[in-house]
Amino acid sequence: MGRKFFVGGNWKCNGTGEEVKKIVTTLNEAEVPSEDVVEVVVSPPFVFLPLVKSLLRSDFHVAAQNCWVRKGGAFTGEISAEMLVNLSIPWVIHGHSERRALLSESSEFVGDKVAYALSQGIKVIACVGETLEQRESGSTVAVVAAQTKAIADKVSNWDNIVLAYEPVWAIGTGKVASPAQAQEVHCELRKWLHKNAGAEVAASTRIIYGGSVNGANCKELAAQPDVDGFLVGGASLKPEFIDIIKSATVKKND
Ligand SMILES: O=C(CO)COP(=O)(O)O
Repeated sequence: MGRKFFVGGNWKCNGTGEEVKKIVTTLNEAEVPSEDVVEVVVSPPFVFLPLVKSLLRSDFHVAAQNCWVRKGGAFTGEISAEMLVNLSIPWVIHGHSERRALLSESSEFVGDKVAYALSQGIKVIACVGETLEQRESGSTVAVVAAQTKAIADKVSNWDNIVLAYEPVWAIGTGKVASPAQAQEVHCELRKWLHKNAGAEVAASTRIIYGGSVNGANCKELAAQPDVDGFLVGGASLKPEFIDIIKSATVKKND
């Protein structure tokens, strides 16, 4: 089965060239578990992708934060999957709640984007997650299942997808999901995959958690059986990202 621990750093719309170089230097100098134990992927803004790719240690990888839903062309302001391939960018993030909420990306659109990126050979970190209102009304599982279904409807092979559970109320708020809350939703997502995509997909797909993960709370979250890693926002810009990468060893020891 072997779900390798996955730690993604989503830098969002942050950083100057100088700041980016500083973060990369910190990452390059860090002593972390080997690539056999943890897969590390950082996602700078588009304009810094070539710079980060050229400077970053070879055991860490880069992701774009978005790409266009179909082949490139007359789509002002967009970046195509073909361009990412051209730059040898192996990963892309799709379905982030900030894009769903602020740019009105529907679940169907996200499904199409995931499918197109995969068709071009790009691996996808696909995000799902409920709002506070949805959680309080008891519809968390229904919401994340519907978002996952919109992806599953367009995709038959899950080998190159990492599913990120990111409750909207935990993103950038400092309000982290408790380990039990994260485990519960991850377990439900795995059950959903089992029922709808098969036992093998459920057993092998990594389901990572995102939302106010930091150096202090990562170990307890990582210890949950269905938490296969993290997608980190704010803390991925700071040296504590190294501690989060190291939390992969929690899995190694059990
Ligand atoms: O949105 C996130 C990662 O994609 C999480 O952001 P924070 O870690 O800043 O809460």
